[in-house]
Amino acid sequence: MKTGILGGTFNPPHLAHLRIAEEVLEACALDQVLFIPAGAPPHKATADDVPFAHRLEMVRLAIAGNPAFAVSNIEGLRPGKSYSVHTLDILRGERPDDDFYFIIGMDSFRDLPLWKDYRRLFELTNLVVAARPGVAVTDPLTLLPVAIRNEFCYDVPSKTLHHCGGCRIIFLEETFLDISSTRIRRLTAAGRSVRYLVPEAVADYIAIHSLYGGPERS
Ligand SMILES: Nc1ncnc2c1ncn2[C@@H]1O[C@H](COP(=O)(O)OP(=O)(O)OP(=O)(O)O)[C@@H](O)[C@H]1O
Ligand SMILES: O=C(O)c1ccc[n+]([C@@H]2O[C@H](COP(=O)([O-])O)[C@@H](O)[C@H]2O)c1
Repeated sequence: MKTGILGGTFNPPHLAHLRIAEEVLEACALDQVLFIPAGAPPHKATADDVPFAHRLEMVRLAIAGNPAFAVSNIEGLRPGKSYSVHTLDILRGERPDDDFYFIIGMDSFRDLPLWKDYRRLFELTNLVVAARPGVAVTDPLTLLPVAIRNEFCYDVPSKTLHHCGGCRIIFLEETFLDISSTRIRRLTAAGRSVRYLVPEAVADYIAIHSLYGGPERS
């Protein structure tokens, strides 16, 4: 089974998350994309505003109706920061025969060298890096620390970095959607509409629970 993994704070999930998952599913011929909300995001402070249970439920609502999408609460069950390397270790144990494709945006990829045990990620999974508006990259090799560049070869036609250990880092440039959770939180706080930026059920959930400083719903 070829399994995509889209981890995120999902505070809240939005249409770019869904579109990236759909494009990677198609481009890499995956069987499934597993959305994994971070229990305690390692590098984001804002998520404390909105507890894990709300973010998990919003992801559930966002992916409802797509049989190729599933959500996992694996990071909500674990105390401490939600390091991806730990999550992947657990998933590897549960699904020994799966090929993993860990999906991240270009902004996350740029920070990868700051992630816990990031070099182990290349032993545990392939990576798929989705282009993101405002985050330009010409040569992906230059985003890797100098010390590990010689472990990779870049194949320009397929936009893929091949690691000597076998994993691939695939760069996907399809639909650039300038949508972020930050923007949705800001719009909501200002009493503005977030329709057509998030699935309708997520917009309703935000309103019903008065998340992000939005107005109380009467
Ligand atoms: N518009 C987008 N284009 C490409 N990748 C994205 C986009 N939005 C989110 N991602 C990627 O999806 C993953 C999860 O994102 P996350 O839940 O943190 O949303 P976000 O919009 O980046 O949040 P925030 O605005 O709060 O920082 C990250 O790897 C991020 O890079
Ligand atoms: O493992 C780490 O050190 C690490 C550091 C930063 C982010 N991540 C993961 O990257 C994914 C996107 O994170 P974020 O903060 O952009 O929502 C999510 O699954 C995080 O758990 C992981």
